[in-house]
Amino acid sequence: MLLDLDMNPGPQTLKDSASERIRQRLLDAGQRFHANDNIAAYIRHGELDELRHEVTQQLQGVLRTLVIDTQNDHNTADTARRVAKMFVQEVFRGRYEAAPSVTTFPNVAGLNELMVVGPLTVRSACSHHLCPIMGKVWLGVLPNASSDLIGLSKFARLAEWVMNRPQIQEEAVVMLANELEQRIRPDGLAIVMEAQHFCMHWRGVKDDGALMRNSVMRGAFLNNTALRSEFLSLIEKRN
Ligand SMILES: Nc1nc2c(ncn2[C@@H]2O[C@H](COP(=O)(O)OP(=O)(O)OP(=O)(O)O)[C@@H](O)[C@H]2O)c(=O)[nH]1
Repeated sequence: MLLDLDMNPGPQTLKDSASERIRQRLLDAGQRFHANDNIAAYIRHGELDELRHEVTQQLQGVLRTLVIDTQNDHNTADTARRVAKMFVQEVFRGRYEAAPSVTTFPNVAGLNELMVVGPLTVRSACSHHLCPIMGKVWLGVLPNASSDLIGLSKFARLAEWVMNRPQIQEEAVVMLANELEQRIRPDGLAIVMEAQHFCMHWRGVKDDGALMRNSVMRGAFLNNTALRSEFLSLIEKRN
């Protein structure tokens, strides 16, 4: 479906739109679709392109409402299309794409020692102002003999998939922990995230120095203080 960028969508157009079809499928399935939920399973072939066109059209309306002359301003003539592409295919793609495939390997050596991965560079956006969140993530995994092991790069791929959604940092680390726990089934899992929130730097209180640091501790990291301290001291040394 091609949409006319200069027209606001009428009710008929909206009703038939890809976004409405996808929304209806989610509602029919009783599935939550918050900003940080992945909805890939409800999107059919070709609908992502339709969605991008729709978002372009709506952004064109926002620019018009901001009284920007996109017809004569060469700098903003193509902005709606660029921002729509950035949202759907880049910075929020973790909502629309299926999870990266993660090969798991049996823990044949029965590894049961602490493994630390990081810092992984992560980029997200806050769901309140859609401003960037730029940060680092450290992961601690305590496997047991029946855990699965995953390739090192898959920690970064899973983190990117989870972070590429609008959200708050507290929920982002929990979601990442769930994804890792499901695949590895370790005795313990720890995540620390430290990030800058541009909604605090660029606007609002304009506090350039503030960072947010939060963590998730699961399993052995909750009840074994020596393990938790070992993890925290290992990542502290790398700061
Ligand atoms: N807890 C939490 N808050 C966040 C995160 N990202 C952004 N925020 C905050 O979300 C809040 C949104 O609050 P509101 O008071 O509704 O928005 P606002 O009036 O624009 O807030 P100001 O930023 O103070 O101007 C702000 O305080 C942001 O700093 C996050 O990851 N976690």
